[in-house]
Amino acid sequence: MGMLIDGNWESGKDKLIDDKGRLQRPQSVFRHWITADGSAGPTGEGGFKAEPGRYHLYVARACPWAHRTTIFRQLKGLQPLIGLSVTHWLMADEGWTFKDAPGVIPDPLHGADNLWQIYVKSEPHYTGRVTVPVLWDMRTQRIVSNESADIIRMFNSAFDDAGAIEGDYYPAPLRAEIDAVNQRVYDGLNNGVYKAGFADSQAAYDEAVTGVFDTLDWLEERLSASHWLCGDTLTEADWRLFTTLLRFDLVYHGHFKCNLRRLVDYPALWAYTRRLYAHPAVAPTVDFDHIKRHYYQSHRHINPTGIVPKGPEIAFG
Ligand SMILES: N[C@@H](CCC(=O)N[C@@H](CS)C(=O)NCC(=O)O)C(=O)O
Repeated sequence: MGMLIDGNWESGKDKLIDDKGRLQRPQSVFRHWITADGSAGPTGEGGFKAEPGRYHLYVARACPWAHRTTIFRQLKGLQPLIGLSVTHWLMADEGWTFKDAPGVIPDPLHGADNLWQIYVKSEPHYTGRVTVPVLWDMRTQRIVSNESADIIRMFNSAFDDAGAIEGDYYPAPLRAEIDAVNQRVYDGLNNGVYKAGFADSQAAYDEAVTGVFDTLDWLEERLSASHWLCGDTLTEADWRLFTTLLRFDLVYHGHFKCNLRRLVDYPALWAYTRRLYAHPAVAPTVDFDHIKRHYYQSHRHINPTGIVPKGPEIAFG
């Protein structure tokens, strides 16, 4: 791993673990919003109007946070409006790169070799982590946002009069419920698996893994009684959960030691994951090879040999 310090890439820097061995995920830094008319969004500055061909999205197929954004790009039919680049699966000393490999889509705008170069183009003295996803504005030559939770909200509605297809995954009457579910799923599961996997002490791991399975148990109960997380309406909350569930048995169960139970051991959750997987927006966004290689080869402090396990065999389809 590494990070940018005053615009310079420094490999080996890792400030994510606190003195109790717990992962502390930093807040995203770029928090502007694309809006239909260019007015300011909930955070950041205005001036980012929804216009076809103006924005570009950088993702890693492995990353569950970035995966939300590519699903929303598909759901809303934004592929012709917003360009896409895909990094190499390996995140090592140089951070995310665009090294040539199957599934990689290079950077057409700057010909960047590394994702950090895009951060520096936006912010020459940037200090902080270089994460995916990144939403880039070609007009102002700046990063609009590197926060997936915000990017999916923009994609959900900002382009509705600029060529997006129909669909509202954050409908007003359900917002309070969606927000509450999101919070619990984020703390216990989306981020919980990372807290378990990156824990540097037994106590930190124990706490995190307990939270992971408490959350899965709670979700199993909820989904035994309802089709989607918020009743009969498929919402943002489902998609935010899905990208973690998809990776659960493949990497979190083994690599992150979340192994009390497997996802396939939860009948309602497993059926729900397969229902979401069957949605036509999903297939173009999934690369199992990138997912497995990324986790097992990038986190050498957890898996020093970098060996990628053959299994498990999972029938999503
Ligand atoms: N809050 C961010 C988190 C994104 C994130 O942590 N992405 C990971 C990949 S899964 C990353 O790029 N990590 C690189 C690093 O921390 O140096 C979001 O949801 O957009």
